[in-house]
Amino acid sequence: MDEEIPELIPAPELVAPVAPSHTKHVPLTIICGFLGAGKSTLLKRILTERHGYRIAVIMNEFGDTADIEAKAINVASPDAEQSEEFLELANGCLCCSIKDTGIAAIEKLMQRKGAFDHILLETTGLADPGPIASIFWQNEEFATGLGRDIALDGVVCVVDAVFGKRQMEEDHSTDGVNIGESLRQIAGADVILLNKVDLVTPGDLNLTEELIYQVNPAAPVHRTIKGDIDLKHIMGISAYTLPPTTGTALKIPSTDNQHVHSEECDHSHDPPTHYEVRGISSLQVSCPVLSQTQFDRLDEWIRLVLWENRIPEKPTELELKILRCKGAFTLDTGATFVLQGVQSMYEITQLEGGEVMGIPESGKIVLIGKGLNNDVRQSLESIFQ
Ligand SMILES: Nc1nc2c(ncn2[C@@H]2O[C@H](COP(=O)(O)OP(=O)(O)OP(=O)(O)O)[C@@H](O)[C@H]2O)c(=O)[nH]1
Repeated sequence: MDEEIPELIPAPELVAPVAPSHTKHVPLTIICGFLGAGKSTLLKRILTERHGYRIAVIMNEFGDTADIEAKAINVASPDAEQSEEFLELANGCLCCSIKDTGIAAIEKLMQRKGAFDHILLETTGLADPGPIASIFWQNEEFATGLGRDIALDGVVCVVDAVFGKRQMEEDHSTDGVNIGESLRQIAGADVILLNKVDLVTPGDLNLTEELIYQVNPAAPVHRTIKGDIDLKHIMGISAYTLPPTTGTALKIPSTDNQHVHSEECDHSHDPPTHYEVRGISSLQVSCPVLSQTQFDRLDEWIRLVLWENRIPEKPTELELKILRCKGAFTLDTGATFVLQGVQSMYEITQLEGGEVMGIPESGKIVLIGKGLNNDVRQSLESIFQ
């Protein structure tokens, strides 16, 4: 029998700490961003860099939101097979485009091409990441390709440093109801890459960063050129399981156009707690250690706000729409909980003992969306009094 001796292949040097390998989950990161902001550039970099991970990159064939929402999520279309294109790369990554959307198609990809350490999913420049994120978040328990679940790791938004500010300013609702896509993308992001920083002045960069921060104070902003970013900032971030990292306390863009505050600053700055940019706003509320009754009221409050678009004090529906919520809070029993929400879906999960390190004793709730006015703040704060 013709038996070939297998060649020894040197083990790749691991340079990028990605998601912990002990988990059975294959983390999935959604990459969204404005048209031409640099999503493909970022992905091409990942596909050609020597990072030692098998990453499946699914590029740009995911249609717009309406298309995705209309699909039966767990049923691949019969002609999906013919419409797949693969490109296996030297660094072990796989680039593919699949015309079908949703979990079934990605599972099939995993079954046919082997399991991956991570999946990156590029959306089109006009996509709202919220519904896509909820699809993957919602289906986590059901997606079991190769006995490994797909777990939503986070949403990364690439913002164009040249046109981003103008786009955000223009992209406000024309009818007073809808929220522009660029703002939705920023609101729904867990990490933001402010890309093409080589093309603008530091002053302009600060202004754009400030606007981003006003829309989403909970997402760290990394400035990049051609998507050059350490993968640990965008992969393995567990944005849907860990408490919010909130750039808030650490990084507050200034209004003087010259200076970006950071943890290195030797002066103090109180984090602002409410912003409004063109109909979209964020609200941050500190919460003390909660009693069980307050916890129950908070849960009820979140349900009312997310599902009925109103607060307990107002019987009728308000112009209230939550795109993203996050939070961490502690009960007087010592148990710590994390709140994660995308659009109308949310979950409150208890953190295990080992994970509670670094969480402040009194927690914080961050809501991002539309109609988050002072009434909403007071309503939420009244639970904690
Ligand atoms: N100078 C400069 N050019 C960049 C940078 N990043 C990307 N580009 C260029 O910007 C153009 C658009 O980049 P893409 O990566 O195709 O953008 P995209 O977000 O994938 O575009 P769509 O898929 O059309 O939404 C390309 O010509 C890139 O080479 C950067 O940091 N600096």
